[in-house]
Amino acid sequence: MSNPVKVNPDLQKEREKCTFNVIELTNVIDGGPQKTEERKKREDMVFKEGIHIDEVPSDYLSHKEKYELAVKKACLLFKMMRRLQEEENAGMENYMALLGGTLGTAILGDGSPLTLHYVMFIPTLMGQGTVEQQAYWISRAFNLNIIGTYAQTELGHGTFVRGLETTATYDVSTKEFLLHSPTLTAYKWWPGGLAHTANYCVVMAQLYTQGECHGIHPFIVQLRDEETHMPLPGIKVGEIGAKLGMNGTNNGFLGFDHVRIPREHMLMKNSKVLEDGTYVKATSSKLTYGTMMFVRVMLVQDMCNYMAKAVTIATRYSAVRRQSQLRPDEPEPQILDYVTQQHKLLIGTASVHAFRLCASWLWDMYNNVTAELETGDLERLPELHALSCCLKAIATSDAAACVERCRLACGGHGYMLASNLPLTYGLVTAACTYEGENTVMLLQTARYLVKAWHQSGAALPPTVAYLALARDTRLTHSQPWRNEVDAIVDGFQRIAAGKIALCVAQIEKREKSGMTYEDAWNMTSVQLTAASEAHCRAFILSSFQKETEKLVKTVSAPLRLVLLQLVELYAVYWALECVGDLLRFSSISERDIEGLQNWYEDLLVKLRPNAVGLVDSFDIRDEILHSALGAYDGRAYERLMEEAMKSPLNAEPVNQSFHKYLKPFMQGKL
Ligand SMILES: CCCCCCCCCCCCCCCCCC(=O)SCCNC(=O)CCNC(=O)[C@H](O)C(C)(C)COP(=O)(O)OP(=O)(O)OC[C@H]1O[C@@H](n2cnc3c(N)ncnc32)[C@H](O)[C@@H]1OP(=O)(O)O
Ligand SMILES: Cc1cc2nc3c(=O)[nH]c(=O)nc-3n(C[C@H](O)[C@H](O)[C@H](O)COP(=O)(O)OP(=O)(O)OC[C@H]3O[C@@H](n4cnc5c(N)ncnc54)[C@H](O)[C@@H]3O)c2cc1C
Repeated sequence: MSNPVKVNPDLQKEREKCTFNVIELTNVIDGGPQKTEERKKREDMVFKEGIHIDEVPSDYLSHKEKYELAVKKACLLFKMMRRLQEEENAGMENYMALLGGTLGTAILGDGSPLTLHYVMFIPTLMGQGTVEQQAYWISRAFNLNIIGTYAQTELGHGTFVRGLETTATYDVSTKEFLLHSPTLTAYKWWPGGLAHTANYCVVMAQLYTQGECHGIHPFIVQLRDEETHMPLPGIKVGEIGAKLGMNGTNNGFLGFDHVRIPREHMLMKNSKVLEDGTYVKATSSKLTYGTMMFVRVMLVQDMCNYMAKAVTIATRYSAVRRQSQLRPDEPEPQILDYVTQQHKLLIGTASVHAFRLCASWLWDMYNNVTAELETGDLERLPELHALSCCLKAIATSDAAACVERCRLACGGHGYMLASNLPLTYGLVTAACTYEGENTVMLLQTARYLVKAWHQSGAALPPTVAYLALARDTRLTHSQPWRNEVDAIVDGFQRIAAGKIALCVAQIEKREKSGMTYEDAWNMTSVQLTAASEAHCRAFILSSFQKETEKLVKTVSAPLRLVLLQLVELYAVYWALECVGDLLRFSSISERDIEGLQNWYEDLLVKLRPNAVGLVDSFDIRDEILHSALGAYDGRAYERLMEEAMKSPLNAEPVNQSFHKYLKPFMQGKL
């Protein structure tokens, strides 16, 4: 942890109050002291290079300048990553650390034009290419001899992948595919890095061979000349324009006018087109969607990083900021002493721990299922798809809500770009849409839950096994409620099961009244998304509890106490948020709810002294936080003034517009 010269005295006192060893918790979060050391070493190395230092704050740059700076930074960062790869043979973890929410965004600011190359282009080559294709393309891609992206979404279709219009038609006479965009809506639209950065890309297109369409398949297409970077003939490529956030990512559009590529440029690990045009089917058409699943899994972890950052900024600032009066004749309190402020912030801290453990669980499941897929075993693919969809949706929407709550918790100063909360929000809220729009993701999970509901108990996969018990309606209200975490987890499973049961009944009723299944599904879809969210919340609660119970066996007594308090806080917070559902589906009573509320308020009191220690343990250095409000030393006011002085408007006492417009206007001469 950095050791600044002078720390704000309020913040210093907070640190003295902390009841557990902050470094111990940092080690737990990193996965052990050695991992902490490795992370710090990596950070030292990155920051020593000074890539993060901007001559002019990037907020004051033009759109074009922002892109150019983003390219420069990405090249320097990935050059370092390449060096790491060579020197230490560092694997996936380094990529994740360098591209993920904390270290990556500290350097790359508002997104990077090379992210898609690493996050989707290379993983698609790995997941969809044959061994020969991997041997040819991956080393070129790893070395950045070529830069790629993943072009799936079109102007007309993002969600409905089967509706994409770009065609890849096999010409048996030349053994080539013809890539074509038949309409304006067939133009690829959104891919990161596509506009002016990538010279290759994976294009998802409708495959036609022997006069038949076989659906969406991946193709590698060269977009630009490797020397001049000029777009190749038949390729129309450019940038889609300014966005709410992620303005460094160089999102682009792309149209094809009968562009020819060799047959070997179709990625053929799963499906194939033989030389004579014969189509060979994959074991499952859904394997084509593998890269999306990979990124959804990664996003859950990534969201923890953003939440940790936001809650660190807002908590430290809340310790430094004094406002209003709590008790007469006493000085203005730290705003962290307001219970409403604790309510806004501590749930953010608890959420980081909850999602971190779920993300790690999901990552393990992803790796196991992927290994099974390699052997042709597809059994657990639907369960993984269902879980990754709902966790992607809930992690991104909770993270966006958390960052926004943290921004609001910082009052006016949270609205300043210098707080780094607006930019963080822009990055996080994008994730609610990309990689599967959240409502659509929840409906994918709902589809799986409805099917699971109809299955017999014995056959239910682990993450939906609770349905078997809860399906027995006689049990629904029979258990007396207890104000314990176990009971809350059970309550959430009952909510999920109850909501799924109602959806199934509604769909059946609507079908009986003459609706098609599809219309009945659509009419019930608001309830279906709610059932899906409840299932996801039950999963998060139950794995947070189980994984923490395992974890606390290995830590000191003071830390154990705090970690268990965080689990309780998380569970009670969500119980109170969903109190109506608990009343409807569990045996909770009005009196129990009063008990829950008291329990919650007690927890806020217990956790209050550790609020700063808990965010310190995320160990996010100042260069990464990049926030005038959240720095380790708590010099929020001084930093706000320092940042204000960087505004180009402050470079001169009188702006030229005064002489040009204001003065003539004021004198009635304009
Ligand atoms: C290398 C280091 C990395 C470091 C990482 C650092 C951290 C990360 C940083 C991230 C930065 C990211 C930058 C931005 C990236 C954005 C990229 C994009 O958006 S790209 C664009 C992203 N675009 C999107 O995400 C588009 C969203 N849309 C879709 O994914 C799909 O079209 C759909 C799922 C909505 C429907 O598909 P459709 O074909 O109409 O399907 P039906 O509904 O008819 O269901 C049919 C059956 O298929 C099943 N099934 C479906 N999917 C899967 C699956 N994946 N699997 C298995 N199964 C699946 C389904 O359950 C059903 O089963 P059953 O019931 O019949 O048994
Ligand atoms: C910052 C950013 C980066 C991106 N990067 C890439 C990239 O690198 N590569 C790439 O290929 N794509 C990329 N995308 C595109 C992204 O994947 C899509 O925007 C996303 O999948 C949503 O699709 P859509 O835009 O078509 O939304 P739509 O599907 O048009 O969604 C609009 C509304 O319709 C609703 N809706 C749609 N279908 C259904 C349904 N079946 N049931 C109920 N409601 C429905 C949605 O819930 C939503 O409310 C990016 C997007 C963003 C914002």
